[in-house]
Amino acid sequence: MDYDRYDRVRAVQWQGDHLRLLDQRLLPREERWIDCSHAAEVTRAIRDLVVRGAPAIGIAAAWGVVLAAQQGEALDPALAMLRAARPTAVNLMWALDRMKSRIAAGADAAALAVEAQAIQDEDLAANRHMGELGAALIAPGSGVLTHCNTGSLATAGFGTALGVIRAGVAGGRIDRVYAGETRPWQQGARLTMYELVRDGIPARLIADSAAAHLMKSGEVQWVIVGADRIAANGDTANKIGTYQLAIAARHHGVKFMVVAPSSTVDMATPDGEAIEIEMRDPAELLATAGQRTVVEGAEAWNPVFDVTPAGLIDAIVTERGVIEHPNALAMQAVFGR
Ligand SMILES: CSC[C@H]1O[C@H](OP(=O)(O)O)[C@H](O)[C@@H]1O
Repeated sequence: MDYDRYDRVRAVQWQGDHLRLLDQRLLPREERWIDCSHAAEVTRAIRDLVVRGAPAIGIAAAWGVVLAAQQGEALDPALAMLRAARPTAVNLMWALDRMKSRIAAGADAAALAVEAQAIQDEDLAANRHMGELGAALIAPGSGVLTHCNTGSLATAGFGTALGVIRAGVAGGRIDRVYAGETRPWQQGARLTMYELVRDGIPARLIADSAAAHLMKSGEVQWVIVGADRIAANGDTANKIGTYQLAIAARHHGVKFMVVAPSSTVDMATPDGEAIEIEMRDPAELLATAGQRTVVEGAEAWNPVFDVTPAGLIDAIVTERGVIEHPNALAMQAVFGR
C-alpha cells in the first residue's frame, strides 16, 4: 500500500539533542511544536496530553530517558518520574523497562538513543503489519465506527485501529468510516477527523451518543478501537466509552475489533479488574476549550478509560497475529506466561 499517500503526520520527532512534540491539545486549530530538552519536560508533556496515545507516550518516554542521560541526570529518578506520568497505558511502563534493561547493561546516552529509535521504528512496522491483518477480517463494502484517536498522532505512525481503517480503505474493503467525537477531550472530533481529512478519506463524525442508533441502521459492520492495556485474559482497557460501544455492538450483531501492538499486552495483569483507570481533572468535563459550560458549583466524575470484557471482543489484532474470541488460553498461546 502507498503509505506516503495515507500517513504523513509524525507527532514525536527526535532531533539529536531534543525531542520535538506536536502539541495535540491545540489541534486542529493550530500546529504548534514543543521542544523538550529534559526528562521533566517530557513527563509534563505526557501528563498534560501534549503527546497522548498509548504507543506514542511509550516512545516519548524512551526519548525522555535519552535526554536524562545526555544531560547527565540521575537515571533512576528520571525513570520513576516518567513512569508516574500516566497510569493506564502499559506501553509507557513497557518502554521504560526496555530502557532500564539497557541502562543495567551499561548503555550510554548514544546506546540509549539506539534503543529509543528501535522502539519507535518497531512500532511503525507493527502498525503497518496490523493494518494488513485487521483489514483482512473485513468484508468488502463494510462500514466501520472508531473511537478516540489511534492514528499517526497516537503512535510512531500509521496507527493501530486507524491503521486498519487506512489499510481497509486503501484495499477497497471499507466504504464508510464513522468516528465518535470522544467526549470530553474530543480525540475523535479533533484528532481522528484531522488525520482522515489530511488523508483524503471520507469520514463522518458522530456524537458519542449516536453510536447505538448508527449500529441499528446497518451502516457499520465493525467497531474498531485501539487499546491502552490488554490483560492476560483479553479484557481491554481503552478510552472511556469503548465498553458501551462493545455492548451496543453485540446487541446489534456488529463485530468488535481491538488493534494494539504487543507492547500494549500486559500478561502480568490477570484481568480488567486489576487495571488502574486514570482519573483526570473534572474541569475537563465542566469546560470546553477553557470556557466554563456547566453551572458553577456543579461537580463531575471523570474516569478516562474503561474496560471491555474479553467476551465482547471478536478479534484482538497485534503484530504477532489475530486472536479471535480472546480468552486467557488463547492469549497465553501467543504471548506466553
Ligand atoms: C493507539 S492509542 C491507544 C489509546 O490512547 C488513547 O488515550 P489518550 O488519548 O487518553 O492517551 C485512547 O484510549 C486510544 O485508544
